[in-house]
Amino acid sequence: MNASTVIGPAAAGEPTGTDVLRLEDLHVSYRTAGGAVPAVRGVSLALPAGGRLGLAGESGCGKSTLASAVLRLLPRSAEVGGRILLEGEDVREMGWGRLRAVRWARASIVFQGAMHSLNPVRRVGDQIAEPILLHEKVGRAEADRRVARLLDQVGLVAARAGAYPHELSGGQRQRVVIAMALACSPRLIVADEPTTALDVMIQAQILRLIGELVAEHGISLLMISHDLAVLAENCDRLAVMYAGRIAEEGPADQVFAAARHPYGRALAGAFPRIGDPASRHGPRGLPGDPPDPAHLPAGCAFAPRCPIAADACREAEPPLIAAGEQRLAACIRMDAWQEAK
Ligand SMILES: Nc1ncnc2c1ncn2[C@@H]1O[C@H](COP(=O)(O)OP(=O)(O)OP(=O)(O)O)[C@@H](O)[C@H]1O
Repeated sequence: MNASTVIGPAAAGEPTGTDVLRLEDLHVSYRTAGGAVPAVRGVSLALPAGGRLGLAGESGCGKSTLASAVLRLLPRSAEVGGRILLEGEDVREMGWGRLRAVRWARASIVFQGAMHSLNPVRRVGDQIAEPILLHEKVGRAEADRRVARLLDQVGLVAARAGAYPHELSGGQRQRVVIAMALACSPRLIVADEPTTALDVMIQAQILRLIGELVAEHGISLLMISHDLAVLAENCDRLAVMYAGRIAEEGPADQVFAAARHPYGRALAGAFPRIGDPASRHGPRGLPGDPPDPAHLPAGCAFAPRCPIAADACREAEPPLIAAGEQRLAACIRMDAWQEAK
């Protein structure tokens, strides 16, 4: 087995029958006038029933592309390879009718910036009711009762059903979007930077709300953020993505406290200071930006920013290999890391 093809519990040989989401060697490449942009390059992840998986990485690492691929929301210019299994069924092989039935009812997605997900000229209650009326054989009165219950679950009073999106605060709008995501009791919620547009206090409330609701309803969660600390608080496993690949994966507390990959360390804010502090930006102590996927460096894509890179790192891309109990990392220098600390 190629070490880059299967990670997560699947790599440890655990049964896969319970996985709500399973990505197998997912590739996504955008066709552009300037050539192919390989945004996701061979990602495999397994999310068991009730599991909460956090996916971290800086802007441009491919997180949103991966999230959109799960529900086939990518633009036409995207070419997809590999398998995307939702409760064992390959999303890529579904016809449009099947896909419509699956969206909301079995998997729903919460994007950043609720304004993009809500129709500005429709009352929010009607918008929450829509997936219920579409997917379930219930009448308007029952749908309205469900809307009131959902609003209550996300901390809004039932009377808010009559409001238009612009009459609500940013946090309230995001609560409405979460109510929509929950409306048909899906097995999976994908939350892509769900709180980016909100202020810090509200962010914490919304993330806690998502965490509580998925736990209460036994929903699996794929939560995406550039902030490893936020994910560590709300997820049980973490995957760190860099330049379209998984750099590291493992139990959330362990990855956050002691990442095995230097990029994971940097995202956790525990990177040693390197380079000129004045030129630092992005994760603490980490200069520069992720590479342009259309022009990846030879070898490990992280090598140009890595303080422990050796010549061998610039020769071949490191495979994702075992890095402790239930942990994987794609770094041939992970043992040297302890010395470099
Ligand atoms: N429609 C597109 N056409 C061409 N390239 C794209 C397209 N969408 C995304 N990309 C490129 O694919 C790469 C991954 O982008 P993606 O948005 O998935 O990353 P991300 O980690 O989610 O970042 P962000 O948090 O900024 O959304 C980036 O280099 C981006 O420029």
